[in-house]
Amino acid sequence: MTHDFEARAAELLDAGAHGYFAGGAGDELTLRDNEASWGRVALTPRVLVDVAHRDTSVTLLGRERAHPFLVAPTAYQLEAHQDGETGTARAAAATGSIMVLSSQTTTDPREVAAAVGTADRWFQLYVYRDRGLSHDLVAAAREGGYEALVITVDFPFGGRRERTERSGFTLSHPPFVDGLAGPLSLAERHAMHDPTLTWDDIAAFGEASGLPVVLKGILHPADAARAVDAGVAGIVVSNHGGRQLDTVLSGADALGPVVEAVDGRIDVLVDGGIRRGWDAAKALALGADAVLVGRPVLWGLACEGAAGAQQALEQLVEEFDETLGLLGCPRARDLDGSYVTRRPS
Ligand SMILES: Cc1cc2nc3c(=O)[nH]c(=O)nc-3n(C[C@H](O)[C@H](O)[C@H](O)COP(=O)(O)O)c2cc1C
Ligand SMILES: CC(C)CC(=O)C(=O)O
Repeated sequence: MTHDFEARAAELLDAGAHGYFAGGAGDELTLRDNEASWGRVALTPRVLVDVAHRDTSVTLLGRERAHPFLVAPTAYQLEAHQDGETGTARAAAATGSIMVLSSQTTTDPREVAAAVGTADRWFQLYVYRDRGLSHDLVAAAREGGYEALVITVDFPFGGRRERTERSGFTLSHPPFVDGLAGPLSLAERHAMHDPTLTWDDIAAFGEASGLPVVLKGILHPADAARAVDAGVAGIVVSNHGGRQLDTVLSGADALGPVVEAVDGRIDVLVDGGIRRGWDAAKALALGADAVLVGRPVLWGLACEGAAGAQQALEQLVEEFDETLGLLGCPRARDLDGSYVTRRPS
């Protein structure tokens, strides 16, 4: 069970690594609200619908996918377990989930790719002050056959992460970029990010990579509309797992207005606090095309390596399938606003 993994990971990991993975920014109000806000959306089932056969598939970036779950990009996975990013990629491949590999991977993107053959994989890009470094990452991703570039746009610099500061977390496995940039402290790592990044820079990375671009970290409907104008293939409605600016809107609460602004013109994904299959059903009912899951996969990885990450993903997919049945909506593609309502407070 994913909640069991979460509790066990807290015991297994040393305090520094656990604080880094679990923590959020500031007083962690947004971190907590990410989970709580899915609870404020109530499901409204229909009955006497034939749900003997259910279809969890969705279409994303023009391709049919078995279900709507992606593995969110999370840094430093070798700090969670020796299986690291390769283990997560194997878990994603075994469950038909798209793995999004972080720019701060502790395993070479090409090595991760080689472990999973033709399985779907996307690459998350941080744009660094040293643009050459980011272009080198893109080149490694291209060599590794990654199919989309997820550019994270909510990280001009690191948020105020007091848990991580207090614990004095240090890395024992050098990230892949260190081979390109040299060894750095966590604070120096945050300072690598380019705070001058603007809309004008996005197209260059799309063109240089030849890959479809997805912008990750959008909360405002006006930015969502701007992303459509910028010609990207999709956006991820995200507050970075509550790790950047505390008290910002949760993904669940930001989603509706963003979906309205995008009006079906590009794909909309959402993350933050998705812990159960029914949370994903709510996201799709509110207009998302797919969801990303961060910490639940990390907890599975920390406890049991690739097998644990796989179990976490399998549980989410199973719960999603059951939700379609109990909701009286056997096809994921048919989920719409009629299946959800705001829970009366
Ligand atoms: C430990 C950790 C590391 C992360 N590293 C990255 C990263 O390297 N790049 C990125 O775009 N997002 C990163 N994120 C944010 C996730 O991709 C995602 O937005 C968030 O974790 C989703 O929320 P959830 O953990 O509640 O599912 C990280 C999140 C966590 C918890
Ligand atoms: C090193 C960080 C930039 C990785 C990250 O995105 C995070 O910790 O949230």
